[in-house]
Amino acid sequence: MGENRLVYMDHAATTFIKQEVVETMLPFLKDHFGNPSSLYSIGREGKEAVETAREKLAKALGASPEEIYFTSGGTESDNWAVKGTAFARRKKGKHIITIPIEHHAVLYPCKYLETKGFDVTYLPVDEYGLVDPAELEAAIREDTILISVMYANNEIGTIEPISEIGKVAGEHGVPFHTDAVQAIGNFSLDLKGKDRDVNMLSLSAHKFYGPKGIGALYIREGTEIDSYIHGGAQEKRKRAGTENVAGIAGMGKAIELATANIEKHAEKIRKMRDRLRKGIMEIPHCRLNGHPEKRLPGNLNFSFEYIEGESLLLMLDQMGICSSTGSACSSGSLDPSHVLSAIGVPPEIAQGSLRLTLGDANTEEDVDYVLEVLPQVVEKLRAISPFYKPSDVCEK
Ligand SMILES: Cc1ncc(COP(=O)(O)O)c(C=O)c1O
Ligand code: FES
Repeated sequence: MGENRLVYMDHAATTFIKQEVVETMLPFLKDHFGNPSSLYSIGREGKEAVETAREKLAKALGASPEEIYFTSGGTESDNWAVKGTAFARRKKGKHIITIPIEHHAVLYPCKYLETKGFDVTYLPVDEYGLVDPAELEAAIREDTILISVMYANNEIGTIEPISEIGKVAGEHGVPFHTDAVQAIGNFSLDLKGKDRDVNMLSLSAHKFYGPKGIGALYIREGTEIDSYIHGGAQEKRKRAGTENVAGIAGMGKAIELATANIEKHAEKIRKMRDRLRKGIMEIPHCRLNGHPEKRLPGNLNFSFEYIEGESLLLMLDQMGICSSTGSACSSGSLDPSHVLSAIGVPPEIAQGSLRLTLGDANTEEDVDYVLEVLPQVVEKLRAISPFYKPSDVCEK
């Protein structure tokens, strides 16, 4: 069992690139290599590809093409939204509200801004990772210049009440940024409709079957924000640098595919995920982290008591299962996940966490395989744990 099999259950870390996306990108890596700012035809072809992709993104988000700015990915988009807004609005105030379970691409810019005289409230979330919009409203001050709350969490999958948060922000005239990196392809967004209170939104192509190193920031018209990268006149002088034409073209195709059949796609993933969840919950001393229902369709995050997550991960890898203990970017760190700490998971239990994120690479056979392998691996690791007594009571 095992050796030749590959079960990829880490779609929250990154996704494979769809064939249609690769095909859309290839001409711009080969023949159409011109600089989109050049006036001759191979440059114009690049420019056209960039603008076509911008239109596709706008259509998928319910935005106008002029409100889409290409970046190098989710991290840059988050940095730009947070720092760009803070610096543009510093005369109006110095207070920012965010939550402690944000991705580090939001949290660390906030920490940096604290060193520059800004004041940041890290609004506590509940045991599932949810923000209470009433508490958020109570935290708004006269000098609040930005609210940044993610659409859905990358580790525990919890979906935040974005409409309510946006409404509160809008009523108080505070710009609202949301990191929607994990949400695209799982939810329909409508920035002119139900999501009209969002002022800025980050996305990243490699989470929806597009290439890595390309993303976008949606900036609602009229939002006060400083330019982020200074140099050439690209992206209306707001984000300088020769465009990543192939990446942009690929992202355009990827978002078109990701939003074509959103409901059907999410339902298929959710069904597989729920069967996996049910089977895993039968393992003793296992608890689900994150909200039981308000979670991303592909996300599962468990803590297995008496086990060390890294060992679990390595043993699963030997069996051909790709998973993670938390976020991919923090996997080199031995600190317990900041997300699990913030929702009150004790450090010794957080150590035994496993994130499985399902997506288009998975089949029902993959679920069967994980359900066959995981209980055995957990049992093996517990058998060598000095702390484990099989008679212990199971905590669900
Ligand atoms: C919620 C969230 N925000 C931001 C990022 C960073 O995106 P990128 O890898 O494109 O820089 C990620 C990627 O893991 C993410 O999950
Ligand atoms: S890849 Fe998800 S946290 Fe970085």
